[in-house]
Amino acid sequence: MRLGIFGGSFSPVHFGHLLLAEYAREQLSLDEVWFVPAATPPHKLDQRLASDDDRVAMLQMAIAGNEAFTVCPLELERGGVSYTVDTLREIRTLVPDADLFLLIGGDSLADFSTWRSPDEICQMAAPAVMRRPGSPEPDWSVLAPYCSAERLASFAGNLVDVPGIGLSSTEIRRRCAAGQTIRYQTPRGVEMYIETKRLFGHPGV
Ligand SMILES: Nc1ncnc2c1ncn2[C@@H]1O[C@H](COP(=O)(O)OP(=O)(O)OP(=O)(O)O)[C@@H](O)[C@H]1O
Ligand SMILES: O=C(O)c1ccc[n+]([C@@H]2O[C@H](COP(=O)([O-])O)[C@@H](O)[C@H]2O)c1
Repeated sequence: MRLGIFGGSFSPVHFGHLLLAEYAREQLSLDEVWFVPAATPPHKLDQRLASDDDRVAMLQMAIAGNEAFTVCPLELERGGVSYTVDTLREIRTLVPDADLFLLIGGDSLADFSTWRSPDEICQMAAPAVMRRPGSPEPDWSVLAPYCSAERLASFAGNLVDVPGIGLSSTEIRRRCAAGQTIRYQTPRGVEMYIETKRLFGHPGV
């Protein structure tokens, strides 16, 4: 099985995430994509996220109907700071025969050297990178210190060609707090969930 692992805060999930995951599924011939909401993302220790239950509920709504997509609760169940290396170790135990692809945005690739155990991550999973508007063009050479030249070359085909999408969870949260529309930035069900539960300072309907 070819399995895509897509980690994030998903606070909230937006169409950028969904489009990226779908293009990655198609271009990398992935059998499944697991969305892995972080308990506490390592680089966002001071950021308040929506609750675990709310983020999972929004993700479930967003991926409904796509048989290849699943929400994986491993990091929420483990709790604490969500290091990707720990998650990949667990996934390797669960599905030892799967070829793992780690789906990350171009901004995440740029700071990959600050992640915990980047060498072990590169051994366990092949990074697959998606361009992000406003972020530098993905530069695979940041991975060079962590894997052999041969393995690095094998990642070159994993640049997912996806239309640039400027959406971000930060902007959705900012718009909610300002009482501005978030329509067409996230699936309608997620938008209504945010409104009904008054997440992110949304004034409600
Ligand atoms: N519009 C986008 N284009 C490319 N990659 C994206 C986009 N949005 C998110 N990603 C990638 O998806 C992964 C998970 O992102 P995350 O859940 O943190 O969303 P975010 O929109 O970046 O959130 P925030 O604005 O809170 O930082 C990261 O690897 C990030 O780079
Ligand atoms: O393992 C790490 O050191 C590490 C450092 C930064 C980010 N990550 C993971 O990358 C994913 C996206 O992170 P973020 O900060 O863009 O929400 C999420 O799954 C994080 O757990 C992981």
